[in-house]
Amino acid sequence: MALTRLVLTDFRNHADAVLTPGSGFVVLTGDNGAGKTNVLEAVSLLAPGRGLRRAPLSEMARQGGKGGFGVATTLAEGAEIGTGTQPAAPERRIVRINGAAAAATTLAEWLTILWLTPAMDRLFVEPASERRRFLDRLTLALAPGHAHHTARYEAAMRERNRLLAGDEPADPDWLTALEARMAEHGAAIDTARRTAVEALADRLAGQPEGAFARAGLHLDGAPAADLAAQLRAGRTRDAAAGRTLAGPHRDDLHVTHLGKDQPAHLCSTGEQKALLLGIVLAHAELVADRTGRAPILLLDEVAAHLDPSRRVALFDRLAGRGQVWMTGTEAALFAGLGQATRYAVRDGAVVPA
Ligand SMILES: Nc1ncnc2c1ncn2[C@@H]1O[C@H](COP(=O)(O)OP(=O)(O)OP(=O)(O)O)[C@@H](O)[C@H]1O
Repeated sequence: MALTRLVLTDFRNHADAVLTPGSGFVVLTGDNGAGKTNVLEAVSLLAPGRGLRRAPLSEMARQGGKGGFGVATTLAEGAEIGTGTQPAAPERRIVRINGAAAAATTLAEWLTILWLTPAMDRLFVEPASERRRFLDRLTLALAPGHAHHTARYEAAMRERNRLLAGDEPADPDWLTALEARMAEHGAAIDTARRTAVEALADRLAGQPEGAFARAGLHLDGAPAADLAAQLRAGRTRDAAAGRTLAGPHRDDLHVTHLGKDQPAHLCSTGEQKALLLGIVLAHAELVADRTGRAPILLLDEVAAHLDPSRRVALFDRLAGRGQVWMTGTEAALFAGLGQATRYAVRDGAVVPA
């Protein structure tokens, strides 16, 4: 799985950038603020969801541009995928696959994209919602239908919360229908997450101690059995709380450092980064083995934060394992990489280096 061409139009500080990456390493170097992360963010929008910054779409359209933005790509397999917005509807995401309009959730059938950014350094100490999002990306790579189930589940839950918060008593039949929908999609979410966590935990446990810490993984949350009944029984409580207090949207991914037998949130900052990188690398390998297609990896400023021996270990481990996009302020960081497509990014211009 690889992008062979990427065109950014009015995306953040890129007015018109065209990249033609190879199928292996893609390196973007440039000064702070040049637009490197913006390129990775554009690639991340080729997956379901809001991309690696989770920013509002209207923020992504270039200031001084025409109002909308476009990110278009050609896959190695030949498919054409595009996403973006129109000036008249800056918060409405448009997705086109081979020329036809498509739902963003279907992007998962074409591309698996995983990312690691400096903003994720504190994933283990952040609220559970951040880890759930991370878990859902890991799960999506193994179960492309997962995005559909999470989108449906969340839509039904939003509607239920709205009904329960209304001044008028909510229609009980409508609530029952929404709760049945949440139970149906909730069960699919639960199964997909548990299957993904189990497979990844097994893989991590079976790996030798190496340059990156091994994580133990556990899904914290009640199995979604009887969710419809739980929701029905919890209507008064949820109305008082103003939100739904049971269901897979409350799950958490519990991570431990296997070598130290310690919860991840108690580990040092460097250990937490190493754990996260270890999870992402093991996951990418698992996905490649399971699906026969290595995911696209976006590693923002990851190389710069590793000591030289770990950097070499990272490059060795990723070589020949699909398209891996990496950023850094200095080209020298990537000198040991061997074959790569290299770009210099300067004030929104992306030029071959
Ligand atoms: N909608 C927008 N229109 C124009 N420019 C934007 C827009 N959104 C962000 N930018 C600009 O993009 C730049 C940041 O780009 P980016 O985060 O990709 O930098 P970077 O090369 O990754 O830098 P660093 O090395 O500091 O992480 C900033 O200068 C910011 O002002």
